[in-house]
Amino acid sequence: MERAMAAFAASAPALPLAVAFSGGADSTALLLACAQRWPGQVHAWHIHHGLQAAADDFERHCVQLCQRLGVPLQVRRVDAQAAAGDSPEDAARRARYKAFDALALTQQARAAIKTVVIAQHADDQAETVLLALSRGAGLAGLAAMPRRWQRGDVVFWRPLLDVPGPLIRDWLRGLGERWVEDPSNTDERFTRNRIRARLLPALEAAFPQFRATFARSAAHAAQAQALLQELAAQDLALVGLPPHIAALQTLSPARQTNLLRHWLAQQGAAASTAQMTELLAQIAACTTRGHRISLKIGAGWLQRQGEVLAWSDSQESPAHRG
Ligand SMILES: Nc1ncnc2c1ncn2[C@@H]1O[C@H](COP(=O)(O)OP(=O)(O)OP(=O)(O)O)[C@@H](O)[C@H]1O
Repeated sequence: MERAMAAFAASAPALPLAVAFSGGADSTALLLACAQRWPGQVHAWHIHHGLQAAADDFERHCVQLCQRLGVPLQVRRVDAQAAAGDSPEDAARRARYKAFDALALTQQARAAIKTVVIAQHADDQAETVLLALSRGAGLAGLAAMPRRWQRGDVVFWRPLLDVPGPLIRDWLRGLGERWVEDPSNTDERFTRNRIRARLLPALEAAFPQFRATFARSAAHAAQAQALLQELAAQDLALVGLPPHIAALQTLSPARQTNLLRHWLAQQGAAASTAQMTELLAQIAACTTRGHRISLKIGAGWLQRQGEVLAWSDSQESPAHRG
């Protein structure tokens, strides 16, 4: 803990900062460590997820600890209903970041907060890598969680990303501090919880260094992904916006895929592996004026429009439109 906090302090985060404080072990530890290091400069933000029965216990713990530490606490209520096919955890995470954005806006004016710290640790990072593998993710997924990122004016940090989870709990126990256990963390219907309960103990036994080595692989993936983004931006400048089909055809299939994923992401769309394979085949086959392209990609449609590709987020097949 001390080493991680010293490394974070050495990166000179803008103060005052806000701790994303759930009331669980990790963010309780992060709040205590920050309040100790930067007295009077620390705020806490708690998002009350209306869905969980335990949400009131979390809030109570947050209020009590913040009172004891003299840390100003902002509580924001969100209603994170998961849409069909969406995991409740993902819905809660999205609602949380929206709430952080809103808090950042209101709190920036009042308290000038430009730094938010989140308490994910080395076990969370290893779980994220395994979760990405379990979904067949590409480099962007394998890159897992960044240590630092920016949203608008606010810089988010994960200062505990190198600290093993069990060490954080030992540190809290050593201080005689308590936390609230999230009952949904043991629900093995969620893949992440199965990874935590079954795979991490097996990895601990087989490769005790797994946290550090997985983190290194994630960092390699993040670096490679950054290069792919740069290449995609350069290639996109080359083939034009929207992408010119003849120019696309001069690129290798791997570069076409990279460019098309980048361009589609800008439109808010993501192609499955099968859709991308089909799209590449269609582009290769597009050698005559009359060759049509009309493919379902993500929640919309990708079509040939003269010399270029066009994406529309309409649910309806272009063939059925007038
Ligand atoms: N309800 C919340 N309010 C504020 N911040 C939250 C909330 N839930 C999660 N966070 C932040 O996001 C981080 C990751 O959340 P996640 O749900 O993965 O872990 P967690 O088990 O809640 O962690 P912790 O042990 O800190 O509770 C937390 O460590 C915390 O910093």
